[in-house]
Amino acid sequence: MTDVHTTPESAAPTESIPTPDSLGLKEMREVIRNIPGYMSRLRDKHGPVVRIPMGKDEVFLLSDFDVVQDVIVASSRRFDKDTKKTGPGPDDWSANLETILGRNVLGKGLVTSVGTYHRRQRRLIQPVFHRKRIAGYGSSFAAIAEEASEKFTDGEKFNFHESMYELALGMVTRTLFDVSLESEAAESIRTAFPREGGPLRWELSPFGKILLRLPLSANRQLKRGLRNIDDIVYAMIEERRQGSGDGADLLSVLLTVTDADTGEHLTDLEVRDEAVTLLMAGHETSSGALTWAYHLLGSNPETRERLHAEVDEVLGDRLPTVEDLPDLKYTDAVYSEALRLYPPAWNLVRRSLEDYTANGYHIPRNSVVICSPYVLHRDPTWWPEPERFAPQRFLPDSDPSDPLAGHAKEAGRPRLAYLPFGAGPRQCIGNVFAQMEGVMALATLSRHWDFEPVDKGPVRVASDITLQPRGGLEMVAHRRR
Ligand code: HEM
Repeated sequence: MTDVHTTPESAAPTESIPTPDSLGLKEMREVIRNIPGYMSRLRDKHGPVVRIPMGKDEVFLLSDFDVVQDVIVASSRRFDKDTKKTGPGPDDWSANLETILGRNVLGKGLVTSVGTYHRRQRRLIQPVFHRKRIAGYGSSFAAIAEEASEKFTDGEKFNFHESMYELALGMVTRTLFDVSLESEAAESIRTAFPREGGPLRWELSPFGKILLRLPLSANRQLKRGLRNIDDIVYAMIEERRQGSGDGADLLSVLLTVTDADTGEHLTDLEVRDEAVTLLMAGHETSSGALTWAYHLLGSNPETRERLHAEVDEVLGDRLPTVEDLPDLKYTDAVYSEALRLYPPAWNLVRRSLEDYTANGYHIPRNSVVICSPYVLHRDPTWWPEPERFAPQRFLPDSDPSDPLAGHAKEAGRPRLAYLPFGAGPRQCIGNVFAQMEGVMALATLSRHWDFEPVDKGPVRVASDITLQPRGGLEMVAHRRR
């Protein structure tokens, strides 16, 4: 029974929280191969609150849905994203995360700002992501997926993850800046950030601070890349301010945002930070989601056939439009189920600003708490056969004889049993964008192509910031029609 309301006085001491034994060599190897899987096993073995020894920080994995709901939504003001405790505090107007992402890349954009500043920016920017506006980008989503589709060669082995990275980057550069993948802007983004490893990841490692100070080529690449991105974004802001463009891209819309209380617009620096944030938040997650979706489809031929049948029936010989989305129910379910099994933003990490009680245990102030969509999405209480890829979970009217059919939509489930986009005040602002582009990309690519995984074994997982297949994912493209 969840006990989120226990007063701190009556809570069991932190020392009594189940804690895993220190890792042997075998477990260490397992952890390195798949950290999310290890965390899931910690929940299975130790229950909904696990204390994870991690350097000098107190770190807790919280996996009770009501507690998660409380941390992420109801009591979100008692928690903060500034897990390194480096920022000036949650109510400091100028607060942002003192990480390399916060300091050097995203600035005070939505992902890395905190406290009152974040709340104001979120309030101003939320309307930019209105469903109607995002629906206006539907034809771009389909056209870009079609461009990607034209690049595959029948029978050819290729790095599928790389293709999805390009596709997702294309979607976000087109909608944000109205430029193509061949543009200087896209090239700068492509080359600014070393993909696996590199400065943005080092920070998460114990030697990160040292590595970041060394005169390494990856550090120089990041510095140069950021300078290029800044030049390009500021030039585009200036162009928009001069009135060029049709005003439909997200950058133009950001420039029109007005604070109803003060009449103020966002400054160039604020627009820069939000634009770079959307660029970054919007392509790595989506490319991971599509890659995992096709990885799962690759070993589930029946699901693939059903997806192809729906796409053929709904679309025939044309590209999808936003109006097709209500009919692409199975495609939508495939994407949703891929996001369940491999949620790209696999950890929601917070710092407790005050003492807290979770399931009757005392969590001290300044602890790091992790609510992991990856772990929660595999809770067998709410996800029967959790490891099975079964899109029908999201289809209430599919097959009455199938116990998995529609269960994800049944009444009475915890609200956060499914949270690939997070929840509460920090919920993904791009959730509608992401679901729409994902379903349209799946439908468009699957019109012509079937993808066969080269390696049928388990995929190694890279899980530092987002969940990605480590080293990419090789597939062979087979033309369907
Ligand atoms: C499948 C794709 C995506 C997934 C799974 C995803 C997931 C998430 C999650 C879980 C969060 C909350 C993190 C937290 O609470 O700590 C988040 C935040 C955010 N996402 Fe996404 N995202 C996706 C795509 C996008 C896209 C396409 C955009 C923009 C175009 C975007 C922009 C953002 C921004 C700006 C935030 C920060 C919101 C805030 O704190 O106010 N995301 N995303």
